[in-house]
Amino acid sequence: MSVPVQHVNDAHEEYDEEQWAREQAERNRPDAGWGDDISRELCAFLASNSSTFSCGGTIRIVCHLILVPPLCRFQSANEKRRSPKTNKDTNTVSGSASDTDDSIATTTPFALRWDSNQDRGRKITFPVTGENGKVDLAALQQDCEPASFGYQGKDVHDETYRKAFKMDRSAFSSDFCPYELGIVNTIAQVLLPERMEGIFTTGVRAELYKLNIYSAPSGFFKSHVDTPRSETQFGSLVVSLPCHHEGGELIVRHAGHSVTFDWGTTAVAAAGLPANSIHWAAFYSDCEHEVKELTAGHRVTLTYNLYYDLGVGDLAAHAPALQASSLPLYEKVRDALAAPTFLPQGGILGMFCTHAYAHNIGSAAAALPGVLKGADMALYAVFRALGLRVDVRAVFSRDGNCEDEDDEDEEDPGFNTHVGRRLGELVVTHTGGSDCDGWDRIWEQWPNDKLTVCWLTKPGSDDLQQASMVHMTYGNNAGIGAIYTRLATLVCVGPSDNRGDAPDMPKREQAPTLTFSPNLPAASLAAPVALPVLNLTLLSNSELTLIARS
Ligand SMILES: O=C(O)CCC(=O)C(=O)O
Ligand SMILES: [Fe+2]
Repeated sequence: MSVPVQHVNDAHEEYDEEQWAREQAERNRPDAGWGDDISRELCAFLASNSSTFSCGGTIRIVCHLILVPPLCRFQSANEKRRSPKTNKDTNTVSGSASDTDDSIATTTPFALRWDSNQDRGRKITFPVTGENGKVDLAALQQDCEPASFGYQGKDVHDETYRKAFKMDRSAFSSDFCPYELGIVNTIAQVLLPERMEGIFTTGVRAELYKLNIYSAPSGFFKSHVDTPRSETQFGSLVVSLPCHHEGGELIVRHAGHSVTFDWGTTAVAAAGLPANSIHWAAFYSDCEHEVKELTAGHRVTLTYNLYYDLGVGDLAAHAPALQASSLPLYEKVRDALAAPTFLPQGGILGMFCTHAYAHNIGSAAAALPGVLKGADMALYAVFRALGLRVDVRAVFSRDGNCEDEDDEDEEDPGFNTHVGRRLGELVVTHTGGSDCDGWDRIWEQWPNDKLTVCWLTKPGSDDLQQASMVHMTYGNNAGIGAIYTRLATLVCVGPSDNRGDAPDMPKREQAPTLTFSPNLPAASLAAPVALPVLNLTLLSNSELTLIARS
């Protein structure tokens, strides 16, 4: 198994977690594996939430690349996984990586081209080898400028703080791509905060920042924290290009812990990693880090700013890259809306979602409509692109195959659908009714509007339903019933002479996270769970937002 060349130093004395770990150890029997220093240290480290402030990896360079489909790569990497070895002399964790070890990502040599001060343009190939390589590297360094650093909002050049050369991204280009090599996806999986500014984050954007060269003797960068370029930046990525050097360790610190990435030729060999490889490290923006002094050669790096982004599954509502008019559905809907015979008086169009979404679970519902998939996403995007008001709602349709408990409604005989005002909640009510009585009272407990919806699709399989309200039933025996709803896309369409002048659909409200009805003690929330007739799987998910009403 390939493990980044790194040393982990823990300095956790000042943390409460240490105290907690000690107490845990005392409480547990020594024969249960507790009470020893290593368990205690591990325990404190995990409790400090610092186990993933940085990550890194290695990419081997081979002359001829055999392309392996990603799934096969995953399988073979797992099959061939070996136990890491600990090198007692260097205190590093390493894996052995022979040329056939496909648990290490692989790429072919790559080029970097730049605007030269001497010629019109020059090129260097990585790995840098031989005399020609040395000449190219010297030329690259000559075309770089002394590197500055940000201090109190200004760019400062001070060789007692940073001694390096840099080239701005506009002056060079390369066929090295951190996306292609899986680096960006790996960072997304390991480092990406689940939420920033209350928004769910599912993707990472790596923006190339600079090329840096640290050279022996005495190239270094003292301890610092990178300046975030925007509110969405969450970290930095450093990629070390294959070029002989010694020293220049990158040390990243966070909350009393530190990780050292040593990409020098000797350290890489000692760790059993292939020579002439690409190494990378990524870390959070609030991590202090430094580059130790170079003792030999040149350390050439590319630095990237890491931003959180919307990834696959979160694009529907904000997909500037998707042109809705490219979807086959677009023209069909546009033509329908242009036809005077289509909904001449206007109305609310409804289409049941065809994929399952946990629309009664707070956190999952909060991601809607952003996480709509397939046809559901296409519909949403097309109607929005055509300028209509669109929303996704939990619905109980009397035209669908939902149980038809309700008879005529005297006040609103045309209505065919209960449209929930909120998503992400499960109402639990003590209100009940019998087969033919009390349904109005029950429905009042679930905030909804009775609307007339022109359904364009059928409800689909029962699996797409979810309980939105649990209520009492009365009859010969008291029991518990549930109202199941489906998620649907609803679109407000104006009359044929002015499609924009759409009928009102009450706006969706924010679901409260937890509501207790004033006369319902908190403990009674547990009551429905205890009742034998209730489908327990329905309530056992702790994420469900229970809205208790009496
Ligand atoms: O080259 C490195 O390892 C880190 C460089 C760095 O910290 C920076 O450019 O801000
Ligand atoms: Fe930095």
